[in-house]
Amino acid sequence: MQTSRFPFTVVAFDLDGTLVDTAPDLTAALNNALGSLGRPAIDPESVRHMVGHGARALLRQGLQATGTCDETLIDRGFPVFIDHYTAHIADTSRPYPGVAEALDRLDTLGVKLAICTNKAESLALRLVEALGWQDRFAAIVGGDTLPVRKPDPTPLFAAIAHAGGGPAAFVGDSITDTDTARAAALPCIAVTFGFRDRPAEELGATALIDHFDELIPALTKLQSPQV
Ligand SMILES: O=C(O)COP(=O)(O)O
Ligand SMILES: [Mg+2]
Repeated sequence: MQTSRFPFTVVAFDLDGTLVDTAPDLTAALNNALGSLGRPAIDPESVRHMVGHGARALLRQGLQATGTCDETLIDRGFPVFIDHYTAHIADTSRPYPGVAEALDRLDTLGVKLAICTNKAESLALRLVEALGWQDRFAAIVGGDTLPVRKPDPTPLFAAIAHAGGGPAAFVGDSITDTDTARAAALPCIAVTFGFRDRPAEELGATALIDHFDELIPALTKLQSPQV
């Protein structure tokens, strides 16, 4: 019976669009790279539909939205994107409302926290540090930490294992995250305010939340298979 006990020992989170609204800083870096290739800027709302598969995929979508796209163009734009984004990673990127309180509460419950993101590991670490979160997470797995990335379940399994293992749930914002959790046979809570390319109801999440205040009640209602 899981009446009063919290059902998870680890909760893993996606980063962009789930814990942190990174869209404006990602947009500035993307537009800087597009500008260097003679392309027009893209508005931040469009970029919100393009994030979730890593920086090269974001640049690919940006190029496709503004003209032709090939790997040579991506190769040229990629270092421009990374240099700008690295220098401005937390100019405006901030946690969503209620994130700090929810993470504090999970910590009080003895739950280990992990990040499983498709952002490059070095960028994820830099963002986490810029937000003063370096002590919050027991594990951070990026899109290049392992040979495979989300939606392959391996990075999620690794993040959970590095955080101590046990019953786990994943919290994300995009189809990449819900596909990852499904492949891992783990429950997935999707935030409705993040970055996605389809309605939240079509993500196939175990549960949806509109605010981080709803996270712990939603997790409490779930049951988890053993990892
Ligand atoms: O950088 C990306 O494209 C995605 O990052 P996320 O996995 O944290 O959403
Ligand atoms: Mg995301």
